[in-house]
Amino acid sequence: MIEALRSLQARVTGAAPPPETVTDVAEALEKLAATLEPFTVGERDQIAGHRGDLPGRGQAMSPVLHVDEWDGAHVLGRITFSRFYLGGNWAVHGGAIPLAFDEVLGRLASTGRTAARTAYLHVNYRKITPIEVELRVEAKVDRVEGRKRFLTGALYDGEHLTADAEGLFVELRPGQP
Ligand SMILES: CCCCCCCCCCCCCC(=O)SCCNC(=O)CCNC(=O)[C@H](O)C(C)(C)COP(=O)(O)OP(=O)(O)OC[C@H]1O[C@@H](n2cnc3c(N)ncnc32)[C@H](O)[C@@H]1OP(=O)(O)O
Repeated sequence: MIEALRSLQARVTGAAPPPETVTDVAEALEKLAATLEPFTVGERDQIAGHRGDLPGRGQAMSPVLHVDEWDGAHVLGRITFSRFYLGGNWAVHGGAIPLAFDEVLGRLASTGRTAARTAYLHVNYRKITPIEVELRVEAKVDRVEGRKRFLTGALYDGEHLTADAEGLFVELRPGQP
């Protein structure tokens, strides 16, 4: 279902169909939304974002990360931004890149440790990040100071660094929302 939704996001973004097709698609989508409505559940029970066994955790908001290496200290993986993430001139939208970094660094910050939350995320845009190209993502835990975990990440198109990020993730205290 989530994979089909991802595909739909990319198709909708890239299409300029005739008006009758727009009407047909809108009706079909409204019907699908109505089909799911009776199955609305609380956050804990929803599928989206909770499928750690699937690339992308089964949510369609951020681009799928395909993991090559993952431990408590570092991540190596691949990310492809579909056309859904287009900003302009075939470049990834500037807001989608922090999304991807927050997903990777945020999960790494809590790997093998208690949960942490993003306090800040600083992103440098070094070059255009292309749409529909498999990119390499690298991330690591730089240092831990008490509750503070400092992580860095980088995104590469081949040999070219397109963006890098530095984030602070603060360990949550027991009971902290
Ligand atoms: C796979 C299936 C399972 C599901 C998995 C889900 C995975 C999800 C994956 C994706 C997940 C993605 C993750 C997400 O997207 S998390 C969502 C986005 N983030 C938030 O909403 C965070 C909102 N903010 C807060 O909750 C609090 O402010 C936090 C918890 C961050 C800290 O408030 P708290 O009251 O707890 O702590 P403190 O204020 O005593 O500060 C403690 C220390 O930190 C230092 N400090 C704090 N802020 C900053 C700052 N901005 N710059 C520099 N320093 C800062 C501060 O000076 C102090 O240092 P020191 O004086 O001790 O030296």
